[in-house]
Amino acid sequence: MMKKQIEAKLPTEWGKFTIMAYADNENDWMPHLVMVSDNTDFSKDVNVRIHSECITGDLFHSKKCDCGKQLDAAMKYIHKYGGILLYLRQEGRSIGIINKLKAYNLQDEGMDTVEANLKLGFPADARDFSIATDILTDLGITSINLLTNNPEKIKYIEKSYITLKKRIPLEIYPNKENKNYLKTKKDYFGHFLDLK
Ligand SMILES: Nc1nc2c(ncn2[C@@H]2O[C@H](COP(=O)(O)OP(=O)(O)OP(=O)(O)O)[C@@H](O)[C@H]2O)c(=O)[nH]1
Ligand SMILES: [Zn+2]
Repeated sequence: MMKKQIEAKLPTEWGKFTIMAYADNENDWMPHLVMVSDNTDFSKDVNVRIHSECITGDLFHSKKCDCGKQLDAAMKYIHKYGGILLYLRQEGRSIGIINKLKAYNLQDEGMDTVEANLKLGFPADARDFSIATDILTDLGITSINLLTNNPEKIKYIEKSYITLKKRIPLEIYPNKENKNYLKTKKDYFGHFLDLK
């Protein structure tokens, strides 16, 4: 059973947060992480960002996706208005970093992000968002505003026991390298993106 193993105060460049680690046991080296802004009011609808790990984007500022910029924008929003960010260990939409890099090579041969996943024998998106609702429930959160452009996340929350009050868009201005990636998100996954 996944549970909170530890929490600690974490001052960051965005502001003051508490970081929590969720895992089945304390020897887990890849726990899901939760960043709670110090100004969060748990008696109101809580602003929530569900972020899937993307080492290439979050850490190395890859231009192939919008993850790093979304992480930064979400942390700024959450610091300003209060809220929490769930950092879920779902690298590459849960196919792992090695398979994601295999997919990148296929993309360099002309496949889009979905075709590459399917070619490798994976679903377009292998993520299980029940991890997110389990953590929210453990934190006693019953009503949220969700920062996302992803209709799947919205559908998932709406069928859970957590109330979705509103969606907060998290659109990043496209660059040359991620333009096609974002177009596939819009066309295939139905993400709410303007892409102007
Ligand atoms: N398999 C695969 N995963 C990718 C690729 N590019 C980014 N990812 C992963 O996709 C995840 C981010 O998911 P997205 O669908 O971009 O965004 P989202 O978080 O579901 O939607 P938003 O809430 O609107 O941001 C991260 O785990 C990334 O590692 C890719 O080309 N292939
Ligand atoms: Zn990414």
